[in-house]
Amino acid sequence: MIRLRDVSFRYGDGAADGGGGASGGAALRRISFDVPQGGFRWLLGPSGAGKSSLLRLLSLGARPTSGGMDILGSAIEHARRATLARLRQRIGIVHQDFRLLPDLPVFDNVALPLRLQHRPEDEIRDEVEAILSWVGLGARAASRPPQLSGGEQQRVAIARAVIHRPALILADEPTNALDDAQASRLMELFQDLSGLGTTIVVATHNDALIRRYPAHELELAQGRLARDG
Ligand SMILES: Nc1ncnc2c1ncn2[C@@H]1O[C@H](COP(=O)(O)OP(=O)(O)OP(=O)(O)O)[C@@H](O)[C@H]1O
Repeated sequence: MIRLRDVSFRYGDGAADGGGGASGGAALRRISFDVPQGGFRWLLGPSGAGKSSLLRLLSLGARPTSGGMDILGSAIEHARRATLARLRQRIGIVHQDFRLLPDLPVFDNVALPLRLQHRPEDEIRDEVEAILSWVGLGARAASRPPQLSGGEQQRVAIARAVIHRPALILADEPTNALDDAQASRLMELFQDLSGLGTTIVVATHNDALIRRYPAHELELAQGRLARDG
């Protein structure tokens, strides 16, 4: 479950990490919306509208500058670091730029969320082999990310985001390096997971995909929520 009330965010303020110093305007302005558990939302808006910034807040990569935010039932403005760390383990993220660890084989990149949960290695091996085979990369487990194409890297990032069956999946342009068939398979996976109770927010510019898979839309314009429906 996600609940935002009057959330604003400005880079370079307080707890915001990765900020670009004291920048001008707020990246997000007084955003309020709810997503129920198992809800699916497209996150839309032109470049610079604030989609990645909103995903950064939802993924607990930064705290709002002001406003209230509940993620998976926890009030983030009051949460301790240990609570945030525990919540992060229940979130799967597909970053726009993949953020794979270049020196680790594909297998270990995908295994990471399970290792953080201290799952037994034989279980990890079975789970990683299954998900790599599902994304069509069963033969690339020993490769390192820089040896893969952009689309292959994106599929590794998707595998890593879903392998631990997170309660919340956040994906920033998860189909931009995929072909149409792969993008459709991903959407079918998201629909199945949403049906099983996973909350999912997907930022995209892929109009064809949105038309093919119509769903509730959150649209940002210049940092404000312009549409919720
Ligand atoms: N690390 C940063 N430091 C300072 N300002 C930033 C940073 N990242 C983004 N911004 C600013 O925040 C605003 C929103 O950017 P954001 O990346 O969230 O938009 P977006 O909708 O995801 O765009 P795109 O579709 O191009 O990815 C922009 O004005 C941008 O310049």
